[in-house]
Amino acid sequence: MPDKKTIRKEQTKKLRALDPIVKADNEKALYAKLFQTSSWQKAQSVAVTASLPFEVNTRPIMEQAWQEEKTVLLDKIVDGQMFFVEIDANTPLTTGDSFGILEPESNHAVAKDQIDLVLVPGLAFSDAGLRIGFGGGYYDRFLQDYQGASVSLALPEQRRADWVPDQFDQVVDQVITIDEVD
Ligand SMILES: Nc1nc2c(c(=O)[nH]1)N(C=O)[C@@H](CNc1ccc(C(=O)N[C@@H](CCC(=O)O)C(=O)O)cc1)CN2
Ligand SMILES: Nc1ncnc2c1ncn2[C@@H]1O[C@H](COP(=O)(O)OP(=O)(O)OP(=O)(O)O)[C@@H](O)[C@H]1O
Repeated sequence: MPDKKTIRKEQTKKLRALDPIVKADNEKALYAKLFQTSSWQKAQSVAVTASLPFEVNTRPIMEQAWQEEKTVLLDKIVDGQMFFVEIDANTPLTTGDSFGILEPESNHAVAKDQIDLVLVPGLAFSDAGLRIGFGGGYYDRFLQDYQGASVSLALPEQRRADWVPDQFDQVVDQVITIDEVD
């Protein structure tokens, strides 16, 4: 089986090569499914990442959350620690040190127990909720003592399970996928 590093490379390449129209179509289907879940509907606060161009675009998710008067929280990494900061549509975002991911300037961390739903990013997801991210281990550490709901959105190209999980790998509660016809 390929190691995680190989999978990261393969997945990044695959995702970068997606046809933007097909990707946008698939994203729309994933959003629709997400907004129908009870985790979404029950959540008063939703924690997200600012997506990179090859990831599932998270902006429409933020917009929908604001429309439903949910609190949107965005991740930030300081000194190797990830935390979440409340943002609104006008909060200025700047690129941190990591891959040019946008982050809020504020370091005002929201307590973990105030987060109802976290949308967990990743490059690959198994149906069982195992994931491969960028390799920082941020979400493995975050999810370890997190009590709220966790959901990942997986494009068809992100679905695979051909790796050996590490002992510290955490699973997400739910991986949302698109119904595909073979
Ligand atoms: N959009 C998005 N935001 C996210 C994540 C994600 O997957 N997607 N993350 C999911 O966990 C966290 C960031 N994950 C990271 C994982 C590793 C490195 C990292 O190793 N950076 C190195 C090398 C950078 C490079 O090669 O360019 C460094 O900073 O030195 C950075 C961020 C939080 N924010
Ligand atoms: N609970 C933990 N405590 C300490 N270190 C951890 C823990 N979980 C993961 N790590 C460290 O994080 C590193 C990266 O883990 P992994 O390769 O699973 O990252 P990832 O899930 O792809 O990344 P991310 O969660 O940032 O998206 C591992 O090498 C491991 O040392």
